[in-house]
Amino acid sequence: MKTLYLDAFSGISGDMFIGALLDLGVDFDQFRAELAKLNVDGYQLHVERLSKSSIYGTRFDVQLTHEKDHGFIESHHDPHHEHHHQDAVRHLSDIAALIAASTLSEKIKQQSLAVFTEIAKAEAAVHHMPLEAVHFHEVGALDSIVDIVGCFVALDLLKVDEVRASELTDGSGFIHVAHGEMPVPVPAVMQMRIGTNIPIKQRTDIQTELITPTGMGLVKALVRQFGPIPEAQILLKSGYGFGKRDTGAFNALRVLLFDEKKSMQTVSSDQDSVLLIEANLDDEDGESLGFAMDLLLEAGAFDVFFTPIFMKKNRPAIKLSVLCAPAERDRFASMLMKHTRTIGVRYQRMQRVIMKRHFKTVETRFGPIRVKVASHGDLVKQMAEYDDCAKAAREYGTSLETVKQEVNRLLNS
Ligand SMILES: O=C([S-])c1cc(C(=O)S)c[n+]([C@@H]2O[C@H](COP(=O)(O)O)[C@@H](O)[C@H]2O)c1
Ligand code: NI
Repeated sequence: MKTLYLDAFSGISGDMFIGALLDLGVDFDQFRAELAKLNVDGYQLHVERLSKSSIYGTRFDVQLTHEKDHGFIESHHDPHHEHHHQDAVRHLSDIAALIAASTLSEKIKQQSLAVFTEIAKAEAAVHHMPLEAVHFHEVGALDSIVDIVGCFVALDLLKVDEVRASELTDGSGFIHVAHGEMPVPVPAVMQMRIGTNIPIKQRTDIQTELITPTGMGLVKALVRQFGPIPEAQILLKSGYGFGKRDTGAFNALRVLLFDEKKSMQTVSSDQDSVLLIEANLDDEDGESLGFAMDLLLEAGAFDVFFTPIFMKKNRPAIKLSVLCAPAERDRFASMLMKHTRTIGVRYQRMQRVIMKRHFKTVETRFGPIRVKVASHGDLVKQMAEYDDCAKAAREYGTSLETVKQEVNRLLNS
């Protein structure tokens, strides 16, 4: 289960988000090829790796064939504003049609449209106009379409399961857009915050915008949990996506990619509790059971197992048992109901006595192999990690047992 953490100490925009994801290692050619499924032209992607404060990161930019006009969405209802030229405009319905007509995956289509709808609703509320009347300048809209769809494409390529974030930092003061001055956080961002618990901290020493409406729309669609950097998960990579504004400070979005592989976590307590969620299934086919087990394990269940049982009406059946963290009850209960035919689940919290554990790496003639070290009082057990041993056995064309024996020999020497 992969978790992406957004460390938004300098706010967030669409460009910063994509830059950071590319910096994490999303393949740019694959990214470009996926985006091409949108079937729109008039833009070029620009990506550059550079350093700020001696920290390397990525700047991503959508360069439009026609110069971007101004602002994001404009209202024809604004009596003080004149259009300088007859730009074609795109309403939310046009953007929905464009996304629907693309060959992007259904998931990416839905996610992207949700963000556009969120932003359009905020603009409609701020500028006091019906949602259908909100319209996007054709060129400005293209920038946003690429940013929004691009974020979901990159997240999909990274196989991210869950997005978490720090509190978001914004600047203060005012910015100038076509309509005049706008207070920071800008009105669309403030509007999107209504009814949510999205935390926004303001830096009074930065007199400009750090959170754009696109950035806020993406956060609102993606992030379900705000808080500090995850402590217990394994950090795989970090990336930096630079912002365009000169804020006088380090203007980047930092993203951290974590793997919540429970078996690889350091455990420093000898007691914990787990939740056992179960369902008796008497009308499930084998393929669905296998598929559900795969999904539950991928989603971070500690274990998933089947027990053959006999139920009422002489029906042979299967009991599906899931062990997970107590806080994950709703997520796994929903998954059981979604991926099996059960119409309810039962659960119980269980206390466990467990050995404290940490990992160390042993350098062997088959390469580095991680070893789990478990202890309880005077008792110490050391176990070579199966995944590492299996990988080494394949690479060196030897048996699993030979690799394990080599690790044990080194541990005991
Ligand atoms: O032009 C309009 S109406 C406009 C409205 C708002 C509101 O908050 S309302 C904000 N902006 C600013 O335009 C740029 C573009 O935003 P993206 O999300 O497309 O990057 C940004 O500075 C907004 O704050 C314009
Ligand atoms: Ni606006």
